[in-house]
Amino acid sequence: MRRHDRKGLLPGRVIATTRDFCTLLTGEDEPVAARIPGRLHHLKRRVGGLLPVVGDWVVFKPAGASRSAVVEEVLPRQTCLSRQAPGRRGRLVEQVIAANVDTVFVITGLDQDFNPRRIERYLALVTGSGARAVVLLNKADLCSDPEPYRLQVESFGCPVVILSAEQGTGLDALSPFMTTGDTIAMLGSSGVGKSTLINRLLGEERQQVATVSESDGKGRHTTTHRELLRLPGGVLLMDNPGMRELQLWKETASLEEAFEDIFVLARDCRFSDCRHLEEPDCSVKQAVADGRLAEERFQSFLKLQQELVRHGGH
Ligand SMILES: Nc1nc2c(ncn2[C@@H]2O[C@H](COP(=O)(O)OP(=O)(O)OP(=O)(O)O)[C@@H](O)[C@H]2O)c(=O)[nH]1
Ligand SMILES: [Zn+2]
Repeated sequence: MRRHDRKGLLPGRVIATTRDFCTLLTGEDEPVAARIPGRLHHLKRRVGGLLPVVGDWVVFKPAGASRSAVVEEVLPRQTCLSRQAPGRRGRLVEQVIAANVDTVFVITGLDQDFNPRRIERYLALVTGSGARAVVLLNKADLCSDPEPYRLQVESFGCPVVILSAEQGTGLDALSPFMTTGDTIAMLGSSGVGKSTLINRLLGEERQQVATVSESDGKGRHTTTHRELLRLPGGVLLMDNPGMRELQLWKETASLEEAFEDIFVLARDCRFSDCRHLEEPDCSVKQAVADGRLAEERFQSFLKLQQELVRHGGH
């Protein structure tokens, strides 16, 4: 931060954004509203520069007597969750929806919502972003024997926590994944219990978090929905509408991580570029035939592989 110190700049963390303003957490008690200058929009268009998204660290010039604070620069991202969104001429473009998330809770319900294929897709997305994934099996109160579900998800190679957000049971098992200073986010389809869990985690503070009123430095006040919430214990929780619409973005590495077992088997295929379709001596298909690899898992791998090809991955 030395270089920035000299110019009188300060660091801040983005907790909400609009097109022209972002709300920053700084060392101070009150969040700061900082303007996103046209220069950054220009750099984004011309050379793919960074525009602030929730979770970004930025340096900004503090407000002066007659002007608001201004974002100077977005700092490089440690992790980056993105989705595909329709861009100009119907092309899909990458849209970053959250930066610097350390851990993503992939939530699913132990009721009719349970869908291992969907969990795999979420896991592929999270590992591709650079964040760590933990699967939360919620609504344990509705399931007489959650253990088989746990085993199935653990076989995907990620930690699993069984809990009931509504009843408040099993939440202690989350603490190893919520270290002070961490930023966590939640992914999961509608109705799995994300809001219920967020309220649980917020505990007493939940009343205060809905909206905040902030000054933009010119005496105007804007009400922003804060998308990065401070939990008791110094953990930041991202509650971002975009998170709810995430789709898989091309990310070959993530496929490899999400289906490590298949990539290990594929080393014994006769062809190094085997797609495990019609090729002879395919050890992946052999494993399916022998029952060493679940047919369903193989199918979901193929489906994901196809999507990546369609979206321009390799
Ligand atoms: N039985 C049971 N119900 C739960 C549990 N957690 C949440 N629910 C219920 O599931 C429903 C959906 O919960 P929400 O927290 O609103 O789910 P959400 O994931 O935030 O849903 P969206 O806002 O649509 O994305 C509510 O009726 C909750 O009361 C749980 O642990 N057990
Ligand atoms: Zn093969």
